[in-house]
Amino acid sequence: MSKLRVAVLGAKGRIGSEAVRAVEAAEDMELVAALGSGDKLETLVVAGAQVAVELTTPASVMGNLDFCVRHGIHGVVGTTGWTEDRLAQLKGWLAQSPETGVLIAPNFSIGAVLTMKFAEVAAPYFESVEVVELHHPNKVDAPSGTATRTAQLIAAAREKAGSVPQPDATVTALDGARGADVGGVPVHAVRLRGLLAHQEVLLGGEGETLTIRHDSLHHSSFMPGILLGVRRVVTAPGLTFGLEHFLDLK
Ligand SMILES: NC(=O)c1ccc[n+]([C@@H]2O[C@H](COP(=O)([O-])OP(=O)(O)OC[C@H]3O[C@@H](n4cnc5c(N)ncnc54)[C@H](O)[C@@H]3O)[C@@H](O)[C@H]2O)c1
Ligand SMILES: O=C(O)C1=N[C@H](C(=O)O)CCC1
Repeated sequence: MSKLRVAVLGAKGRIGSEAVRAVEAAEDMELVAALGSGDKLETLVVAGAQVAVELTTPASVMGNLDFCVRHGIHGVVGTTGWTEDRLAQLKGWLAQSPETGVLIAPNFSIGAVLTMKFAEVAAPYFESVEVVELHHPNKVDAPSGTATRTAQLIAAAREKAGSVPQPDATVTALDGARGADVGGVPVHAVRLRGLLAHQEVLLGGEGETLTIRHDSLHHSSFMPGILLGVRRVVTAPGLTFGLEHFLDLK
């Protein structure tokens, strides 16, 4: 069987360098390009890349995906910064290239995907829910893509269940003290040397609390999800948002 021809964009970065090693070690994949900032995207075409693993920055990801989709190169995207406008633009590009697939995974680690799922299930059963994400201080975006997605899933689950707004008597607060508001769910971002990627979902009801916590302790935690994404995206045209769809968790 022929090997999947894979490129990594952001190959010198924290997660990109780990992804380069993971693709090189995968028996069913061949690493055909490893691009860093300033490298020419045409290299992907010359190298015959079938899938580009996109692990760059919110400032670079759209240009890279525009190029990939126009050239029929599937995308496995871990880069953050996704807004409704950006998603709509990407869907427009994919509509022009109907055989191309792009997976955007706010988080590739199985524990984080399960955290999101568990939070979505639990949210309607508690009056209060807040998300705390904790990351290394070199992270350029806040809140994390994972926390934003978690809060969106919680908000949607609560709306579907007809939950009332959360209790909160705050009348005066310093800016930021109650976190960012994502669909009515407060999201708090901690940046701390020594950490990698961590998240707590705090749920509270009368006389009880439930805490769902996940810790990524090493970038290796994201690699099985990236490799799964590469294997599955080639037969999944259009946009897939969330690794859970390739884990049959939905
Ligand atoms: N989805 C997940 O599971 C997951 C896990 C970890 C990190 N991330 C995300 O991945 C992204 C990268 O994180 P990081 O910690 O590795 O950051 P990083 O700063 O260490 O790496 C980013 C790399 O991309 C390079 N780059 C920038 N523009 C480029 C371009 N146009 N072409 C090629 N390379 C380019 C930079 O030079 C840098 O080496 C962030 O958005 C982060 O949030 C996602
Ligand atoms: O280290 C990062 O940066 C991470 N980014 C993703 C996010 O913003 O959710 C995933 C976790 C690690």
